[in-house]
Amino acid sequence: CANPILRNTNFTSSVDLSTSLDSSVQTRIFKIIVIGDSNVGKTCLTFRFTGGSFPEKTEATIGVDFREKAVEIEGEKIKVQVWDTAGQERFRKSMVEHYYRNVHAVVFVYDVTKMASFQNLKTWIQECNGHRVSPTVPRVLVGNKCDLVSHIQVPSNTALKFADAHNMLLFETSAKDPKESQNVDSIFMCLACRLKAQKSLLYRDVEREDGRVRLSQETDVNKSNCPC
Ligand SMILES: Nc1nc2c(ncn2[C@@H]2O[C@H](COP(=O)(O)OP(=O)(O)OP(=O)(O)O)[C@@H](O)[C@H]2O)c(=O)[nH]1
Ligand SMILES: [Mg+2]
Repeated sequence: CANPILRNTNFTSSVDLSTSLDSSVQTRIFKIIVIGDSNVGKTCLTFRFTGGSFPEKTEATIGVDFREKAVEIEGEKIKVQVWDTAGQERFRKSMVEHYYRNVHAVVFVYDVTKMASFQNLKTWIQECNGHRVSPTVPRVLVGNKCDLVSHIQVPSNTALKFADAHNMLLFETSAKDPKESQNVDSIFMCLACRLKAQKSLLYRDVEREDGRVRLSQETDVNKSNCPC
């Protein structure tokens, strides 16, 4: 691997995309990045979606961990490739360009028990915009750690206003609470569903780079028929 801090800790399936591309050229891969302050629970959320459980112990993500989950939407098999990014500046600075390159959707995460993580969303959105991510790339907002009911600092209506102002859907959930697992799944499934509806997201300019695959995209949100 050319970059020593690009780690692959895929839990559910092989992430050898060059192999999967050869054997199944028709499988679309949706790259979804998960962004936000350190400690908000990005790793736990992505683990919950791809692995179906809450990790007992996590360490600060270094660079990126990417995980995949194969899903089926309206009869089409799709690979959701989730990029669990590092929240700490020192662990992410050399990777930022990779995060945003050819991204299909963005998940912004804050911690409902930590107001600073909500206030910092502005900075994360600025970073995203600064990397020429098209406004047609769907974005969602996730307030995590809702199980810590007595510690909530970010009121739902404040978060909702912010989400509306930035044209994002809001999910308030918990990676920890097993009763919320469907809600966590729906974050990623909703995005996959929207991306699937963007019929022009095709297999163009497939390139290989460091063993990974890049897909370029043309999008037309007006054609979206996503139920959410
Ligand atoms: N109570 C509760 N704790 C959570 C939840 N999600 C994550 N945590 C805890 O929050 C801490 C940080 O979780 P991570 O998923 O590692 O945070 P991160 O956003 O990936 O952090 P970086 O990798 O440094 O960017 C860990 O101690 C988790 O156990 C949740 O939904 N509820
Ligand atoms: Mg992490």
